[in-house]
Amino acid sequence: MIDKTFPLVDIHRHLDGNVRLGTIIDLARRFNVSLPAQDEAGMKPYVHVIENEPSLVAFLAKLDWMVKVLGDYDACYRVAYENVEDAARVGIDYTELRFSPWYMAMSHGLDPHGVVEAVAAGVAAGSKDFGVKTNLIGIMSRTFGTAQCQRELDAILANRDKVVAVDLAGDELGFPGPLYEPHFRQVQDAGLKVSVHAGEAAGPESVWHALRELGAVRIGHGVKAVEDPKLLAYLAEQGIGIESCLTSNIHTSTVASYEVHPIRTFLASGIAVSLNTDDPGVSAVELDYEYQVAAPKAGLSLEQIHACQRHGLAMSFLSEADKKALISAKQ
Ligand SMILES: O=c1[nH]cnc2c1ncn2[C@@H]1O[C@H](CO)[C@@H](O)[C@H]1O
Ligand SMILES: [Zn+2]
Repeated sequence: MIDKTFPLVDIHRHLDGNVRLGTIIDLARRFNVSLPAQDEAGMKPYVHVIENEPSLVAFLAKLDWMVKVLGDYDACYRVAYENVEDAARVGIDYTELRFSPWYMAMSHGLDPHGVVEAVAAGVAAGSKDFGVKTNLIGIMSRTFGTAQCQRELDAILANRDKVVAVDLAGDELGFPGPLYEPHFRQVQDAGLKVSVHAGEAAGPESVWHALRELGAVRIGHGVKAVEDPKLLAYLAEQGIGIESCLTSNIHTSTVASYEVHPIRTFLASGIAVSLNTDDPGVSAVELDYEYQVAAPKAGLSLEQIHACQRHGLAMSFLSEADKKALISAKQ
């Protein structure tokens, strides 16, 4: 299902949602973090989705063990480095890895500035060692409120040469977009791109707001856009890409089943849609599963799946020259 003659990209992938079970156990020992189980098999149900979670917030709690063990900057570096190794293993040519500096810093009192530096260094080393092209997206975790997001943004903007974009993630219903308008004005002023998690837990108004008030040029998930035909037309006209994460949407109970996922409607409306993993370490599936199992279950034809692969590169935050170079390298 993956077109091997074209670059494979994952542009919606949380590196702090992809920490290996073995790494969690190893780091927990090093930093004296007590875990509910001592081996990988025992930790699985606490970290992986076994049965679909009842809500986005319930799903997000599964990531907590991944950051509770981040006891120092070397741990952050390791997780970042291993993320690139994981991406290489599934044949990803280019990935935009996103992370929340405060979420990674908070359990052990780390400085979010140091976290950004460690993650950037780990990803750069991994990129070199494993031959995967990478860029970083800084996340503001909306769940911790406006003041904490400002401190998180300060750390991201202090390292603005290390990131290509800023995102807003976490509890979309409890912490809606309008709270973060002042933050995104600073992102725009810094000349960084914007992609926002919107229309996942909240409705189409959340997507409209992300586009009109937060400056989003891509939308993470965007599932609820299907409820608003005007929004579908707008996304298509303006060339706003949707970063679709099919399995994640099932695991968070955002969508009841693959079969009823709105991705077919998005494509039929002329919207650029890409296939992505979201949190591979929680969903316990990789990008090949999204292409080979999830997308066909969602009713996509081979041609549509290949179109999604092309959209992923087209809507990525790479320069046109970099996109061309990736394409030439595959042919
Ligand atoms: O699917 C998702 N929807 C919304 N927020 C998410 C999702 N996956 C992870 N995070 C959030 O991203 C930050 C870590 O990168 C955390 O805030 C986590 O809760
Ligand atoms: Zn996400």
